[in-house]
Parts: sequence; structure tokens; C-alpha cells
Amino acid sequence: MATVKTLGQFIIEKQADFPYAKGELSRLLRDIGIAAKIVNREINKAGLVDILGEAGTVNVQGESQKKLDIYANEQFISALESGGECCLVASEENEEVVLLNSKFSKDGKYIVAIDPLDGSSNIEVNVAVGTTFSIYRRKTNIDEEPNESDVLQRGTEQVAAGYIVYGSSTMLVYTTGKGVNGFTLDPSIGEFCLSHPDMKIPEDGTIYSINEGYYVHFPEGVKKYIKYCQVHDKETHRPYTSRYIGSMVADLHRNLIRGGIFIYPTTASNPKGKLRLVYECNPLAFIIEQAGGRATNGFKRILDLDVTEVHQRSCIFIGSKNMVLKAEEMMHEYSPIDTETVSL
Ligand SMILES: O=P(O)(O)OC[C@H]1O[C@](O)(COP(=O)(O)O)[C@@H](O)[C@@H]1O
Ligand SMILES: [Mg+2]
Ligand SMILES: [Mg+2]
Repeated sequence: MATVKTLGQFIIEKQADFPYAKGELSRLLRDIGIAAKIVNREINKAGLVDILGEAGTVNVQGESQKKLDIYANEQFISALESGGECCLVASEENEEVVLLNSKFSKDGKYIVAIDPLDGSSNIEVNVAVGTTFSIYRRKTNIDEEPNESDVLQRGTEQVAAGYIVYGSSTMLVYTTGKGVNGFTLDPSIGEFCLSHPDMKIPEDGTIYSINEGYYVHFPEGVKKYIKYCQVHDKETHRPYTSRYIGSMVADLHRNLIRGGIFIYPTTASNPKGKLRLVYECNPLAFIIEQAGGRATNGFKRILDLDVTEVHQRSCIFIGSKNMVLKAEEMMHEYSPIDTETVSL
């Protein structure tokens, strides 16, 4: 009989990969798993409880916050605070970084950046949404008060990252830099169980994922790439299929399993891109790279981008390696960046 391996068991087992590990990161990942279960419980019965709709507040991005954005944010922050391994949180829903001050967490060695609810526009319509998380070691000493500078680290400094997708099933997918593993929540035992070991994204795919509603505002290189995807060419399995859920986590998860590319370029309304580098692009880029894929801003590796602001935005080309390389080729040819004037 197949034995299940829970997330907790797997994390402890993998701790052996890190000779100096004392279990802090394992406990931190456990805390994120606990908050994910609580948020999942509310999402599953969203229509029955007063958790749908607007919260009546606006976040630092100028977006109106949904009740579920706020609820998820509170659940993750309180789980991290009571867990004691994290001393500071950067969240999409908080303008300032959140100092965790409980007697346990103030000495926490880790920083967590989080998008508590990704795909907010899909909450009310019962379409998959997600959570993303990124974990760093603090840069400030244990006797110093952690601050924003602890968050302004390049994606290459992540010690772990992952996402939770709340879809037809709920899955938690994460990496600590040694491959990517996926766990499905079994509601009957209330545990995330290993269901997708050692996930790899196909080097090529036939799915492209971009909001074509903004087509006229896209850089020429992106327009050319979309046309490339739509050309009829049996040999290269084109035309590709267009799929766009509108929840980045769900679009990425599909492409991780099937192969494909997700692009959120610069647009007229978002000249620097829409998605946030620290808690959307960096964690997903770490996952996709660890699964054998590629993630750039069309010119430079996402994980190498300098981080100067907590809510900084970036454009992103992410997914199957050869598809991203092709899109970059188009960007270099049709939308070259003058690196003299534009810092990447
Ligand atoms: O509606 P658009 O402009 O295509 O944007 C959709 C994108 O915005 C997001 O919803 C932004 O994330 P949040 O919902 O966390 O703000 C992504 O999940 C998604 O990929
Ligand atoms: Mg998001
Ligand atoms: Mg969000």
C-alpha cells in the first residue's frame, strides 16, 4: 500500500541536506503550511461566509483590497509571528514592512516576503487563486532591529520560496534550492502530502499566457512573439494555445506541469510592468529555475535584478526555457534596450 509522506515529514527528511540546519527553516515552512490550510478552509466556503467582496480599503499599489486579501494577510502574519522563526514580513497588503515583535519572533533569523492572495480579481468568480512566499536570511544582526533593508535583497539570496494554489485541489509547491516538490492537501487528514516529487518544467511547450487585451500597448518584441506563437507551423507545433487565468500562480502552475510561457510585459498603464519583484516575480522565478525553466525581464535574469524598493515592479518572461529564449530573441531584435540609459 502506497504510504503518504506529509510536508512535515518531507521537510524534516530534507533537513539532512543542510548539515548545519537547526530546524528553524523547517519550522518556518511548517508555519506557512499551517496558515495555508486556514486560508484554504475559508476559500473553500467563500460563498457561505462573509469573506467575499471589497474590504473598502486601498493598498500601497492603489488597488482596492478584497476581504480575502486582508484575511489571508492576517493569517500568514500571525502564523509567522507565533512560529517565532521570522522577524520581519514584507507583504503586498502592507505599505511598510511588518516587524514581528512577539518574544519568540524578534530573534527570528528569517525574513518573509509574501503575496497573501494572488489573483484577487478571481476570488468572487470561483477561479483558482494563490499565495506566494519568499524566504531570506536577515541581514541585520540579531541585536539590531530588523528593517526594510533586510528585504532589499536580490532573488539569488532566497533560501527558500514557493506558492500555494487554491484550485480544484490545493497544492503547496516549494524549493530550498535543491529541486522543486509539490504537495496536495488531503482534507480528510488535513495534511499536505507529497504528490509531485522533483517537478521539472518541459524545455518546450505549446501554451502562451499573456493578457492580449493590452496588445496595442505591448513593446514591439512582445507583439512579434505573440505573432510567432500564432503562426501555423506543424513542425514547431504552432499555433500555440493561448491560456490566461489572470492569477499568476495558477498560470505558472499550469505551465510548470504542461510547459509554456507566461509574460507580463510593460504596458502603457504599467511602464515598469505590473507584477511585484520581491513577492511575485522572485519566488516564482526561483521555483521555475529550480524546475529547469527560465525567468527574465526580457533582457536580464529576474533573480539578478537589483531590489531597491519593497513594492518595486518588473516585467517578466517566465516558463519553458526555449520559449523564454525565443521571446528574448524577439525583445533584443524589436525592442532593444539602450543599457546606457536604462538600468536593468
Ligand atoms: O488583470 P491583469 O492586468 O491581466 O493582471 C493579472 C495579474 O495581476 C495579478 O492578479 C496581480 O496579483 P494580485 O492579485 O496579488 O494583486 C496576478 O495574479 C495576475 O497575473
Ligand atoms: Mg499577486
Ligand atoms: Mg495579492
